[in-house]
Amino acid sequence: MVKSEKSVWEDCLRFIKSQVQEQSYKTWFEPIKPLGLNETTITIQVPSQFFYEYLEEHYVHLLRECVQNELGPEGKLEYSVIVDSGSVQNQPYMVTLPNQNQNQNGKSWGKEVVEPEMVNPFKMPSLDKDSRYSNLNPNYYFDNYIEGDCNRLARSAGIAVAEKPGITSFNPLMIYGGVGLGKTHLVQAIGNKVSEQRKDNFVLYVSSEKFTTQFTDAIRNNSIQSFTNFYLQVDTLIIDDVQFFSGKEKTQEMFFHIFNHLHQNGKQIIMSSDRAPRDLKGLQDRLLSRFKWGLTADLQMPDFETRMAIIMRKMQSDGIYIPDDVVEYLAYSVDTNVRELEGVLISLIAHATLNKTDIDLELAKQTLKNIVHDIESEVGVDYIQKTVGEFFQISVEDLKDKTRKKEIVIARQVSMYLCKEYTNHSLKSIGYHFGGRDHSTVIHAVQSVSDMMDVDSKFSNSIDELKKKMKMKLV
Ligand SMILES: Nc1ncnc2c1ncn2[C@@H]1O[C@H](COP(=O)(O)OP(=O)(O)OP(=O)(O)O)[C@@H](O)[C@H]1O
Repeated sequence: MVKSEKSVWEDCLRFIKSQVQEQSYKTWFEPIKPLGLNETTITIQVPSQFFYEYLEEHYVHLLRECVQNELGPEGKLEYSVIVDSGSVQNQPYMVTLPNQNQNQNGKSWGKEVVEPEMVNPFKMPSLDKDSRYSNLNPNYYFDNYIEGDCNRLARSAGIAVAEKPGITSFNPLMIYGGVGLGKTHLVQAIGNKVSEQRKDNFVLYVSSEKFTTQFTDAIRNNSIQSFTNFYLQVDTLIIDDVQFFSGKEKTQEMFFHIFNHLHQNGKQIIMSSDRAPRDLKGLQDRLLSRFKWGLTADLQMPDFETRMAIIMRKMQSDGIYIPDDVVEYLAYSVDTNVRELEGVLISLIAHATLNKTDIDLELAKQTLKNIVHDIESEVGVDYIQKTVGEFFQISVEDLKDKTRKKEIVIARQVSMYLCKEYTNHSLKSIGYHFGGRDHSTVIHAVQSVSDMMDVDSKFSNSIDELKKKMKMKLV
């Protein structure tokens, strides 16, 4: 007798229930709905992207086991993710769970389930349109790439390039910036927009690491010709993390060749790097000079308002509500990079979901305490305020208060100065920890302390003593 998706899923649930704790079962498996069954593939609906990612991260083996118990060794699972209506992705999001470990590229849109990993670019027997794959992640697009001063130039150049690939003077377009600041997101958003608007434009996203491996494999397999042919067909080439080419002479030569050919033929090249071209060591000058032909734009850490907007956008797309004071607290506290900000958010939601509690300021503080390095073991704002308070015999409350008494103002300025020296907090975040003062007050405090140290040796000795305490805490 042919089983329905409902009965297959019920059997899966029975197995899952015997393997996981009751609470996890209720949280992560009860909300799932079976949608359809097609020979060896069962489709289930999950409430959000976050939910899907959580299942994939924590229960992929269990899911595979139960699906294969039910549907045989070929058994597969497809997710349909409910996407928020605010995004451009208004169709169900289908993801295939392959039979081996989950790979990021197994994701695709709508019913057309593509498994890019199955296309081996060096064997490339046929290079017709059907064998083209882009490696683009559909989750990266412009609408969910929040604009701020930190990325305005790069973002607008990206949009211009995406609208007219190969035609603007931004060719190549080189995006650089520190870890987790959104380089991959931006370059992939460009690729997705080009693909969306020009179906016949062959867009290819590849990391420099993957390009290098493909190239060395091609040498080993005697298939350089197909490797080159493949790349020469690309219309929009996106190469991520070009700093990885550093010191790899042969790979650079190959890339130089491909770059020239594509550029001469009016094809678009987009690159990203973790540093500015002038700081890229171990790259041939001729390659570096080409990187500078078009436009180079940097990404900075988003400011407070942009971080707030990023958090809110992320919450909106996960269908999760977080109170304003928590959003504000997170945006103030995590000012290292966007990936870290997202990591804190995910932990926070996971804590709340698993413990079945609401997300509030207290939970956010607890979660952050476990993650953000600046607390307790290292010098953090709390430690500085406590140490300076004891030194000047002033309470921490006074340091945060509005009091304009001279000795308190000085102690407050010293604390701000030390926060600037010893923590990763931005000026805005430092001001926030001192009763919500703005960044110009912090700049003024830092300047006043430096000036006073120049003219008052007693004051300067006090600061040195405080600095010693900070250093002792750091070792
Ligand atoms: N302006 C932004 N708006 C929304 N999300 C962002 C923004 N900037 C970064 N992100 C998110 O932050 C995360 C890290 O970004 P991404 O992976 O693109 O960084 P990266 O600079 O390529 O990092 P790495 O140097 O490690 O390769 C991603 O999930 C991305 O979507």
